[in-house]
Amino acid sequence: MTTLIAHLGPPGTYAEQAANLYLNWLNKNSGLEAVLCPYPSIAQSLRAVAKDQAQLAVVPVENSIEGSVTMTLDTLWELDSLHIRQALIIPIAHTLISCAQSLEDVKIVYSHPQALAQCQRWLERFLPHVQLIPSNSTTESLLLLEQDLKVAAISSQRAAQLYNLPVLATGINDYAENRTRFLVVSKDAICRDVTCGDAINRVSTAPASHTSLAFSLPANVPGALVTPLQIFAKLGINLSKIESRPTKRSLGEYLFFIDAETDVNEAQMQSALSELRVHTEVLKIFGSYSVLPM
Ligand SMILES: O=C(O)C(=O)C[C@]1(C(=O)O)C=C[C@@H](O)C=C1
Repeated sequence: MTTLIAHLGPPGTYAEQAANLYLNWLNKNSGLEAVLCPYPSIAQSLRAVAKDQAQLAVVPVENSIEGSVTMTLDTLWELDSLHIRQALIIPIAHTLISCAQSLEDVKIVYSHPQALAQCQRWLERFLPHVQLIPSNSTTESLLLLEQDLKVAAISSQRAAQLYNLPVLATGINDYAENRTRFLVVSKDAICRDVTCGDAINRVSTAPASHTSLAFSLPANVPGALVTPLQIFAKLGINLSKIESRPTKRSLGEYLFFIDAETDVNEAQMQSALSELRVHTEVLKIFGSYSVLPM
């Protein structure tokens, strides 16, 4: 059976680029043939895996300029059945794509909210009066450009080539060092034992360097967050990320997403999880994974 890899589309997105890198890695390391499947949103690409329409999804989770991709965090929490099996980091270099003759002719700029935010200072400086319109992905609006010369989109140089569209400006992200971390997600956890079942779960990887988890708290009282955090400190487990998201149940109530720099099977992490269960309301462990060297 061919492995289907869901990602944010239409073709040309950064998510497709990351999915393609993973596809090549998978093929080289396990011989598996995989095919990319674009979906209209990040949430839909994750749901495709939960509904068995695809075996894997590659989704953005964090950017070095703009921080967390909240749709990914919210959907991982909502869908109980998904496991993170790998992470990969790619450089992001935005370009302004348009059929306009010059920047002065551009009146509207479309892009994914993350890309708009990563270029906000450049936009303020060079296009202070344009209307900024968020879209589901950096490539969603590219087909509009030929019909409307006032419109531009922020996307990659690769997307401009793919759609055969002119580039008005390059390197427009506010910080040159712009990178996004993507997660590879599946329904089954990766198996590090060579004897285990399915080929897709048997891919050889380095030992896991990170574990991602999230929890809600039993009560909104002083010290409710300090206690779970102290568990990691006490056991000498370094945290590389903490992010809060609304529970969506009531104003001011939050979920906490944590990345710990250890494998879930390490004895210290197992102790941390047993203690965490006592001090959290709902605890979800999304998986242990390594970061693919790119
Ligand atoms: O719209 C795209 O091209 C995407 O792949 C999404 C996305 C994101 O959500 O962060 C991916 C990488 C960049 O940071 C900008 C946009």
